[in-house]
Amino acid sequence: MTEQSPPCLDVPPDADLPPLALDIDGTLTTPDHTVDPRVFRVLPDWPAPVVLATGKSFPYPVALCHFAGIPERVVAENGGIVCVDETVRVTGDADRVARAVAAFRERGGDLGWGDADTANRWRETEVAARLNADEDLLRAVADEFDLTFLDTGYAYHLTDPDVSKGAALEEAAAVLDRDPGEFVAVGDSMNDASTFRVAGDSYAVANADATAREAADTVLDEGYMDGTLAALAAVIERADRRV
Ligand SMILES: O=C(O)COP(=O)(O)O
Ligand SMILES: [Mg+2]
Repeated sequence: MTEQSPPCLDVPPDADLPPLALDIDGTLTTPDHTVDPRVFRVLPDWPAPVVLATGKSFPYPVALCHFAGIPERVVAENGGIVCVDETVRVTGDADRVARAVAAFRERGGDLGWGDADTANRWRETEVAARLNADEDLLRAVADEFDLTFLDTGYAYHLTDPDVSKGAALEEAAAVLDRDPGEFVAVGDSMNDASTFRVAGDSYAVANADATAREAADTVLDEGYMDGTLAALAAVIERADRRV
């Protein structure tokens, strides 16, 4: 059986390319939520730092870096955690989130992940609920406890309003001794809008929600990893034109 592999991207090894801030779900994945295998070819070749910025808990992006063979440079929990090389910073009012979750449960709410709850088990600063959880109740509790309600299209999150992927990217950039404006960001949902505002150039993939589309400098015609590769191809072409 010969199956055509989807077109990938050749990253010129000596090109002067910018650092990247890449969302994971909806951006490095396929429509059925799996990591697009082209991630494992393109990211290790990128000659500048790559920061994976996700709403998922800490171990997920670390594992992705590990298995892609790239340095551990991650923003997790929508900005609650930043881990770049040897520096780890945890922020956000986890107690307030815990009180909000207790109130949600007292009123009959269920986060929806089952007993093992691997979505929250290693989460330190915020909470995620499955999209079948009671959205109205979550929004009411978020209001009551002064938390931000996020709907990423993959989960609902209750997050400290002082926490964002964009603020976390600023910290990651400082550790990497880069200006945040040097970064090119790609993402797909409302939790990426703050990254888009901090990065110098930003792309929303075609499957992006309205908030991400509005915040991005460019909205791509291609979705998911096809969109990310189109953004990276544009970045490479721009660098080529400069030399
Ligand atoms: O955890 C989510 O809800 C979405 O994750 P993402 O930020 O990588 O898209
Ligand atoms: Mg996403």
